[in-house]
Amino acid sequence: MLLELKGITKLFDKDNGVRDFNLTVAEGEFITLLGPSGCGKTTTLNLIGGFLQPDRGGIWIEGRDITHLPPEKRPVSTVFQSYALFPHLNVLENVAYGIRFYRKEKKKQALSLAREYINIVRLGGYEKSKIGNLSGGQQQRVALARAMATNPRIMLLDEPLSNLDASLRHSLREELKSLQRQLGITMIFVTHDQSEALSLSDRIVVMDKGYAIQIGTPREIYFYPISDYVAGFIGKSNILTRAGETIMVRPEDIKMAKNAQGDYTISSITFMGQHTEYIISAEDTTLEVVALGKENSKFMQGDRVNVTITHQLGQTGQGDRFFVP
Ligand SMILES: Nc1ncnc2c1ncn2[C@@H]1O[C@H](COP(=O)(O)OP(=O)(O)OP(=O)(O)O)[C@@H](O)[C@H]1O
Repeated sequence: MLLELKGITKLFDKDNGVRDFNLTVAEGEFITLLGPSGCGKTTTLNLIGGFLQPDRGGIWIEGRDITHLPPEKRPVSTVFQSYALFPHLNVLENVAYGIRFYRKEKKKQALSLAREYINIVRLGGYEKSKIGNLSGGQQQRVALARAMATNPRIMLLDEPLSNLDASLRHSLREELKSLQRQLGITMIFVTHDQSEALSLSDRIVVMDKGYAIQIGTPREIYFYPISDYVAGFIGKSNILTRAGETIMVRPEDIKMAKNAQGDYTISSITFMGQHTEYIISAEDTTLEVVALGKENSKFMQGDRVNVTITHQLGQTGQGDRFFVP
């Protein structure tokens, strides 16, 4: 195992921090820490990076206990949301700095390696550019190159895309994933954006109030959420009662059929092109339904429908694998 976190606890006060956190990461994995603001994602990353010391528990990299090593002695590099580049150095100097500092390379070799990494992040031609003259996306690519160039065993990325506009964010997300695959770098990525987590990760750690609530592949987390918190945080879900049981159902797992005596009435329709979103209501229930394609966009407001459920997530309040209270 490349990285092991065992029973890590770091509390700032009785409510805030990270509690009894366990995670093992294999070489080349892309792991995402996902959760709302304040759930402990950055704290976890800072514990791995060595910027914080745990109150309890330990951290191992390739079997070596690194719990008490300072950040610069750990084979780990971090990319921050704010880029954290040196404004007085140009692109080439920024990337070469990390190589000289961490890999102890001579200047000439550092510059030559830096050029390679600048090409990898597709900034060839910008070597002499001042940091302040680059766009946000370009600056973040410099930060990625600088972190990768130190040849870390693990890269930590703290919301690296969140300062970018939506389309840039999307394209840099694709680039990041392809770089990670191409170079086989192990990455631990922090986000509160579920689509980023689902599309990038080999495994996702869903966090809440300092706890790792569920660790699994994107498909496991989406189709088999362990609690209603997870089901509600990733994707949307409806809660309804059927035959006396409370169940949770994704909007895309409800199929509608027109029926003049149907139980539900369509109360709102949002056409999104690829899919259509419906709100349907019965006496005591309101459901969100998502339907794909042209055939499924034919319903009208006020139509009466019956519904069929094709997949349900689990039962609430049962205390079993699903929906631990
Ligand atoms: N140095 C500190 N001193 C006191 N409290 C802290 C400190 N650092 C973090 N906290 C608190 O610990 C909790 C977890 O913080 P953390 O930054 O890990 O959350 P996060 O999930 O990364 O949130 P965000 O998405 O907002 O960055 C928060 O409530 C935060 O206010």
